[in-house]
Amino acid sequence: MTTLSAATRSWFSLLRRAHAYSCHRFLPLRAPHLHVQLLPPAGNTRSRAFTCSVRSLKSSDVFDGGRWTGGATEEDEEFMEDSEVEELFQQQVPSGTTGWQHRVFIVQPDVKWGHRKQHLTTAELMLAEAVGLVNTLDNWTVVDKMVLSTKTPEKKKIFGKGNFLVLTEKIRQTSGITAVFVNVDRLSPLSEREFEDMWGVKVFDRYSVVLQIFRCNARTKEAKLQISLAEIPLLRSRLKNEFAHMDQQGGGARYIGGSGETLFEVQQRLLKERETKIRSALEKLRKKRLLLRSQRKRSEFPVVSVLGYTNCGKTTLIKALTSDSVLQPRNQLFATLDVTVHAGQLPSHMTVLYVDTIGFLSQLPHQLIDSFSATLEDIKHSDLLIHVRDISHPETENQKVNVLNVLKNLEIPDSLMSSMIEVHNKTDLLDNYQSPQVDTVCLSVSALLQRGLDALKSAVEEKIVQSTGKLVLDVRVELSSDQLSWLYREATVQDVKVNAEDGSALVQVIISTAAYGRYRKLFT
Ligand SMILES: Nc1nc2c(ncn2[C@@H]2O[C@H](COP(=O)(O)OP(=O)(O)OP(=O)(O)O)[C@@H](O)[C@H]2O)c(=O)[nH]1
Ligand SMILES: [Mg+2]
Repeated sequence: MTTLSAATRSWFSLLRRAHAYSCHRFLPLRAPHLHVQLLPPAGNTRSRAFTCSVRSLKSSDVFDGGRWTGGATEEDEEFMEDSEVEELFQQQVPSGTTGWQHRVFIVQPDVKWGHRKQHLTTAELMLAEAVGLVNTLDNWTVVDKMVLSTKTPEKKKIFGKGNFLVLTEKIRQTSGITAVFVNVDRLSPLSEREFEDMWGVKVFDRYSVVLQIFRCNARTKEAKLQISLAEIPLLRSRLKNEFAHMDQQGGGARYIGGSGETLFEVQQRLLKERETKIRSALEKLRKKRLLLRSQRKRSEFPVVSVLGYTNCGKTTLIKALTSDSVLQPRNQLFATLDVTVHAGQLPSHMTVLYVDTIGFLSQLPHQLIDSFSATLEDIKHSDLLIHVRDISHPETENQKVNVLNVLKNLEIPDSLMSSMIEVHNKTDLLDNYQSPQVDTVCLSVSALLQRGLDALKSAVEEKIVQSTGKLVLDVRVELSSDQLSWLYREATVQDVKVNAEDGSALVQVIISTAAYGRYRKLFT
């Protein structure tokens, strides 16, 4: 049994008062995380003794007909203390300066030809994104930037000898630099050390910059643990680097006081233990997610995952669709790191749960995506996907390809992929925006100006009805029987038209095929 929070208690007291005036319909509440339904008692629809069913959409808690269940699960009790998570989350990879301040020089490698050349983007656009990433971090500023051609961005020697000298000269001549950001997925430990030795400042790659951003935005235990896990490969590289350096000076391979382990081996073992601890905590969270998912399924609320490239407007769109004031869209890359669920209503009053997800980024190293796989796993189990695109962005096509590639790697079921709705957002920023052809599953909106939302809600409803196999039916019920209360319990009642003369009602209902089968068995 869970203790109710003060806020939830006050909602219940409000509800109790609402009973006095209750109607047998969904109450339109201003607490979007609570799903409230007043169920008429069996047999007598005029009675005021309604049963109250409240489901908290934010957590695993389910309050049903006076009983509050769920909430404190075994996983909660066994799960790590906050202080333990904080300890694991403490910065392990040094950021190079105190107070996290950096004056950054950005180098963008440019592959001009060959199979490694990127065709959907340009070095300038990639550089612009790198500037965006740096500016996302408080106290980090871009001092200067440079595009430099290369044939082998993934090799240890990224730049040819001549270009490397030009770059080194430029970095040395620019005053006040505290870090260099080389915009490649991952630098090899060797290159990182070579660059740092040569330039005398901290060197970052895309992986380490994105991790810094994640660090700043992490709020929940899960996000913090996932980031700590994603940091392990960086710690391993650093360890290798340090010991390669010590070896050169003849000190790395010494055994420690009869333990039979060298210092390097001890450090490696500690890192392994750290990784195992984080993985097992994340596994517990994964199980908890499974539990949450099965509870969501049992509550029969369809789940709609909203995904897309970072900063495309996912959070803004969900806020517009649900009016959930908890949501805080920000003009920042990776503002959302934690999956949150928000209830919204479709035109027929059907409640759906919108899942806000972490944004995608091109060339994000696999290890980083893997660390967030538990979070992304939710996407697979949705009833519908909405792919939001910032259609005003110069790289919108490239972003779409990236998102679709990540989805491919996540092995999303074909049926979910084929029913996915593509939403073109930020259309207000384009003067000559042409809506896509009607035969494609594309809809245009401006989440910020709340344009195009009705059409989107209707499309969501249509797809949900298809994907969940639900039926929208008009059913005639006898008010003196249990039929209406049964429908309230087992399905979504959208509308009730009472015929006072013959004591019947025409009920519009959204109902699963299985539930309708049970209804017919019971009542016809
Ligand atoms: N002009 C305009 N701006 C928008 C629109 N939708 C979102 N934005 C802005 O785009 C920025 C990012 O919005 P978010 O909703 O936080 O984007 P997100 O996709 O959730 O971003 P991450 O969580 O960081 O991946 C914010 O400054 C929003 O105000 C739109 O329709 N028009
Ligand atoms: Mg967001």
